[in-house]
Formats: sequence, structure tokens, C-alpha cells
Amino acid sequence: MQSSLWSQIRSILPPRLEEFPQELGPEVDGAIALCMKEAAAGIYTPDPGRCGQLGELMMDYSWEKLNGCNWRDVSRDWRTVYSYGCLFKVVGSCAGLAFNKEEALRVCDMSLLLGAEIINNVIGRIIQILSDPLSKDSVEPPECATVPTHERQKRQRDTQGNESESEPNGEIPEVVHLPVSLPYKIPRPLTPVLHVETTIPTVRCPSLEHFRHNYLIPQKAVILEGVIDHWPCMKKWSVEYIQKVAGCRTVPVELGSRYTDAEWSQSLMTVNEFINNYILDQPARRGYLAQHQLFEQIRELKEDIGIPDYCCLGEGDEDDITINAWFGPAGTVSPLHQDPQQNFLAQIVGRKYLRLYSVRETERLYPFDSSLLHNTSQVDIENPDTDRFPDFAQAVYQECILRPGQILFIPVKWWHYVKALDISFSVSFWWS
Ligand SMILES: O=C(O)CCC(=O)C(=O)O
Ligand SMILES: [Fe+2]
Repeated sequence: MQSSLWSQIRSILPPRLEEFPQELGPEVDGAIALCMKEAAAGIYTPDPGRCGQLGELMMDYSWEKLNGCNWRDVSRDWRTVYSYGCLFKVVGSCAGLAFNKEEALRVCDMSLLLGAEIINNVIGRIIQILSDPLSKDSVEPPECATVPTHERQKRQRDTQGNESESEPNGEIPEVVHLPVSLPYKIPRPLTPVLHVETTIPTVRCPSLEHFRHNYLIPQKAVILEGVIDHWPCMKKWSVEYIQKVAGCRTVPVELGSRYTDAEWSQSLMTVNEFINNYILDQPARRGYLAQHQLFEQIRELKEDIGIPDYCCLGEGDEDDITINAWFGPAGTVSPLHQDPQQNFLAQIVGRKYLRLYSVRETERLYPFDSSLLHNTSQVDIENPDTDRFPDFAQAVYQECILRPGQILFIPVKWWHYVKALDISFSVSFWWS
């Protein structure tokens, strides 16, 4: 038995069986509810090993429910079962001789990605224990906690477009600020040439009032400079650093050139697998750790970023801001789409090309009809089909190459197309 680890985990569980939650919700079958009761009781016996088998059974059974329908229709009750299954599996494994900390972390991440919160974020707290470098049983080098996937991922689980996959434009022999000391193997997209008339303006450290008056109220796009230079990520983040801090954590990765492609899919893998197979290696399919609330999952990374002061101009609380990570190789593409909140897209590593269309141009951008993709344009802006989308050429746009240290303000519902020109890490802040 991993006694020190077990005693730490035991200390964050309810102290007595009577205090352990017993209800799983009305949708859950009686047999699974019994399983839950038996597993919970096991925790309070001298040998909690049996919890592991029961937990695995609960995970397997609820897995079918989680994957049997559209994600948005999955019941919270079954997500709760899945999380209890994960909890029992981890608890049981702590009692076993063949305890594997990476596997326990993987199970915890699965709970955070697919399950529901249970017992006051007990899974997040177990991750902290497992990740504590001072913990006697800890492995090198992992870290800590998560939250569910977002709309882009959920909507894509059930929707596939029908365009074929297209590769980026080619290579340019240009020196870039690479965050890794490895030969650059991934084909680089061409750096677009921007026109003065369409280039998004840049302002340096505007006052809150200046930003509010000139950009927020009139809803105008702008690049802000000098406002995130002091964030630790600006100096610290590199591929090696992300590997060190987050390597063994499980994350969702989008596979395929763009989410409107037929071949597009998603996969869960560790950050190490993602980096080795999709960033450092040259894969047949592009991988993108996109729109993931990584900072809810990995506390150490959250300490490296801040929240742009200008978010206080919104009506919501700081807790209402959705912070997403976007980490991938050169050439990742987010097709032209709009989001329902204001956005500060902060560029930390590498460069990105962005094309923006105001919400007034919506009719010329031909959004998909389906409710799942209504916020996505049917037009491939790098290769527009002028027969199908004749008015697209008249749509007025602005564009920029966003560089490390810059933040782009994308007004609510403004259409944006994003292509990474280098290995890139961006952080978006959706706020209202
Ligand atoms: O960086 C990207 O690929 C897309 C970012 C985006 O769409 C957003 O922040 O809303
Ligand atoms: Fe977006």
C-alpha cells in the first residue's frame, strides 16, 4: 500500500461512510447505484483495493452513455457516475502494489474532461496531491487540476463538414523565433503580405478610458501592445517548459486541418504525446490543442498568465471570463467563425495570421445553415468558391499578423479566421 499517498487521499475524502454521497440521480440504473454504495463502503475498510474494480466497472458502463449521443445531450447523472468511477479506480489503485502515478493522473484528467464535479472538486485535489513534487510517491515531472471541453469541441463531436482536407501554402526559408532548439520540420505557411488599408491598428498601453471610448464602445478591432510583457509566460513558455509542467496530463486534441473538414476528429492524449507526434514530428494530419480550458486543469500554467485589465470594462465578474489555450504547430487553421463574447486573443509564442470581418458583413460570409455550425462561414477564405459565394468578394475585412506580446481585441460576434505561421501558443479571454 502507498501508505503516505493513501493517507493524504483519505484525508480529503468524507471522514465517515455516512457522509459519503449516496445519490446518483434518477437516470442511473439500480445496479450502478448498488455498485456505488459498495465501492464507497470499500473506502472505509482496511483494504480499499476492491474499490478499483468497481470504479472501473462504473467507468466502463457510463462510458457507453457518454458516447452514445450528442455531447450536449449527455445527462449530468451519467457524467457524475463516470467521475465516481474514476475516483474509486484511483482510490483502489493507491491501495495496490502496482500503483502507477501517471495512470492515476490520466484517470483523474478523464474525470475532469468528461465527468462532473463531485465532492467539492475531490478529483482536482487528488491531482494536486499526485503532482506535489514533495510527495514521497510523486513521479517526475507532472503537475495538477480541469474543466469540461467547450462549444467548439462539443459542436464538432456531432458535425462534420464535407470539404476535403487542404494543406498550407508551402514553405518559406525564413528565420523564426523558435521556442525549441530542434530543427524545424513542419512545413511553414507563407507569411501573408498585408495592405496598409486593411491592417488592424496597434496601440500601446491605452488607458482603460481610451480603450473603452475608442474601441469597446464603437466595437472596433485593435491590437494592444505592452500590456502583457510582465506575464511570466512571455519569458518562460517554450515547448520544453510545457512538456516539463504538463507532459503527463491528458488533453483534447483536434485532428485534421480544420474543424469543417470531413476527416476532422478529436482525440484525448497526453501533452507529451501531442508534442512529440504533432509538434516536433511532421505528421500526416495536423493536431491542435485548441479551445481548451487548460488553465483550470493545470494550476502552475495559470500562474504564468494574468487577465487583461480591460476585461473589467465588462459587466461580468472575473470568474465569468472563459480562458482558453490554443497550442499547436505552424499551419493550424480556425475557419472563419464568430463567438458570442468579446475576445482578447493574447499571443504568447509564435505568430498568427488573423482576418476579421465585422458582424455587419455576416450576409456576405454565408454562414452554415445547421444550428451547430451557424456561427461558421462556408467560405474557405484562402480559396473562395466565387460561384457559390458571389458576394464574399465584396465583404470588407481587416487583418493582422499577431506577434508574441500582442493582444488582439476581437469585438463580440466579429468573424475571425486564424492561421498559425509558427509553432504557436495563444490564450483567449472571452468576456462580456
Ligand atoms: O487561435 C485560433 O486558432 C482561434 C482563436 C479563436 O477563435 C478565439 O480565440 O475565439
Ligand atoms: Fe473564435
